[in-house]
Amino acid sequence: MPGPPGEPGPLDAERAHLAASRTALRAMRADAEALDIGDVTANWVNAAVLQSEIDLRVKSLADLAHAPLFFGRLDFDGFPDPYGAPVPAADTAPDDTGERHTFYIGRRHVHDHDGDPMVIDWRAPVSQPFYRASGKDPQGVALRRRFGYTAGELTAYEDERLSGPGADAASGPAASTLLQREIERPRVGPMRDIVATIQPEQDTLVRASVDGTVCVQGAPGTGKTAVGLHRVAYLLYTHRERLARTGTLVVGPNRSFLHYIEQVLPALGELDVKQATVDDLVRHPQITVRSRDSAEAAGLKGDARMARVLRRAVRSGVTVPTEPCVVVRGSRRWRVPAYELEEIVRELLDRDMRYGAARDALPQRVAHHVLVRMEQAGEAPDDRVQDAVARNAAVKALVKTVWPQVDPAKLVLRLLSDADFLAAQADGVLTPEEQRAVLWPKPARSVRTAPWSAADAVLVDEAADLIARTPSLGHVVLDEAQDLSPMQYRAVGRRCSTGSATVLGDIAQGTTPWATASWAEALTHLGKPGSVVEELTQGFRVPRDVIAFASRLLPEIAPDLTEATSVRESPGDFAVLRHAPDALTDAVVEACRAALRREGSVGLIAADARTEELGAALREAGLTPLGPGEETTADSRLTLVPATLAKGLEYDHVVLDEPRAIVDGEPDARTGLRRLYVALTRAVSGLTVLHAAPLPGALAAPSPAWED
Ligand SMILES: Nc1ncnc2c1ncn2[C@@H]1O[C@H](COP(=O)(O)OP(=O)(O)OP(=O)(O)O)[C@@H](O)[C@H]1O
Repeated sequence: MPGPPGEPGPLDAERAHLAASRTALRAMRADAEALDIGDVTANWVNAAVLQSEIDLRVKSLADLAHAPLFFGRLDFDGFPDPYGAPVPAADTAPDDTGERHTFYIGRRHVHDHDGDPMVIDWRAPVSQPFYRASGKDPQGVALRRRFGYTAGELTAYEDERLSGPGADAASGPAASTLLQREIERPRVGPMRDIVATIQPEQDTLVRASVDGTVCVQGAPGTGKTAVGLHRVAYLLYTHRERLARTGTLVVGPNRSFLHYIEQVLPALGELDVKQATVDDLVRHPQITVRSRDSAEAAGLKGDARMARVLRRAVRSGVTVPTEPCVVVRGSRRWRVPAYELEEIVRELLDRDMRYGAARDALPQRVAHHVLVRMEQAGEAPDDRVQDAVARNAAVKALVKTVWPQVDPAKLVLRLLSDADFLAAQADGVLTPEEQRAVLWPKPARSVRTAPWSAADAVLVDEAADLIARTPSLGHVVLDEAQDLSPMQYRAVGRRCSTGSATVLGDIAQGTTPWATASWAEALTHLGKPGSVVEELTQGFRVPRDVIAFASRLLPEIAPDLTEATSVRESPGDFAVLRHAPDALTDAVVEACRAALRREGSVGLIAADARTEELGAALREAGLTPLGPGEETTADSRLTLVPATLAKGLEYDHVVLDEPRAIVDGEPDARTGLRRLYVALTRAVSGLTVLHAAPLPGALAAPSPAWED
């Protein structure tokens, strides 16, 4: 690709543009730092707000040494106008002539001192053809150039001619060595962005409209998490003001996973996105989760029918008034008869209002009736009188008995402690056996000491929302969504009730007994019925032989799903080794040692029950492992991962200990096989399976990698 030695070639011109862009970025940062807000605002609150925005801007203008300023270039024939949106005057590259317009595509926008763009943000409309244009549909692009970097230096480029004479017919992952190199790059450290190599079908999802909810079903390693995170960055760029006001949130399965992905958005310049697990979302100040439910109880508590039980329970204290309400004002008494009060209460019960809002409306309704009487008596009361009547002691007393205040935690405590109360609320919804399974073994005395479980906390969250509406964010990305119970979907759904969501998951990786069987159903629980479901099938992580081995489990765990393909060119190392039971642990330690002799991260995945023994053996052998989610470094590359925490993570080399124990660690065989499927699909370039017990399910059939 580079020209003859000695002569300045295209690579030199590109390096010169890189150097000039760096200088321009430094100047932009210096300008931001030099901003003097002293003259603009005298008010210290405004000044503080403005200053923090400037600080953020300065931070976001940092030149990240490890992230090249641009990774691609587009040469358009003529002037690009993909959306009919105004495009800034193009800087024609020095080696271009005629009508060509050149744009460099990078992580952020950089302009020169005249305001002309040096680098275009990858999220800008004009960058879209970088991801989507093809020989079939060039979208005005004559040439697409991808840049390769080695240790921060621009060292290579790769061209695709998309139109005009000499246009290349081939494009796509197989045609790009730079993409292949990126996919093969060792995975030490936290998750990286994929902004330079987003594929067309991924880009469609990343840039889907903010107004609709999108659900993505995808086999392991197809880039769902990557797509979700890039989508957030894209939406924040495109709808900055709206989303800054309403907020965005990424929901992931556990802390280690969140820790693993937390660097991606900052690397894309987005520092202000909340990340949480579902348990974090429903955390209640008075509740400490300290118990685990049986699978049966957790399944029932997560069932959508519980929402009906709770709705009834919240309203169960409402009574129909039997006495009139008498309001004394001055020398006069105003009487609202019981039948009118009853009408008011029934009307409020029929309306689809939050319990708390209805409680607030009740005194005003009663006051209105009093005012009508006052008018009939010739008085001319105004709004202030109505407010005063609403605050009158008699009206307050009425509200207190007729529409009592409800505390969500106390209500759920009663529901789970008091069999008669539960029976009354769950009548016709839960069978008597189901009610027994839901009840705590012993009634709880107080909210503080009750044996709350994670599923109970979701019930309290639902009850709280029945009383007062949960504020909605602008956009929520829900990753590993397949594991949520219907009640958990509802909890996430109310946090995007007026916004939209990106739902990412894989039915085959559902490892909770209540894991979703259908996205259509899940989306209904989320409050986004009928949203589009897209499928990603190109795998970027798992080598071909490994995904083929893992996919043998699909007929048992998710018969409707198709096997993923692998875009990775290298076949990967794959071995299945059988050992005597008493030799297994030593063999696993040796396999870890062998894997560490290679480049990249190593994950030892084992049944949770085996991790203690394996951890001790590793330490004894001088191979002290990290915990899942802890950042791997060049010096510390081995992680011991309990199978229940492996989801979403990846390692260059995976050593998988005793598959049978992983399956047996789960309450039922299907969940066990799914857990194993997750564990088998964490490997980027090599998988070594070691076992003493027979391999479970369809894995037992002989395979070329099999060794006895
Ligand atoms: N277009 C791409 N270019 C380069 N790498 C990619 C691309 N898409 C995905 N990857 C890489 O593939 C790996 C798997 O991606 P990711 O974790 O997003 O997949 P996933 O579908 O969420 O997997 P899982 O279902 O196992 O959680 C990551 O290392 C990611 O960076």
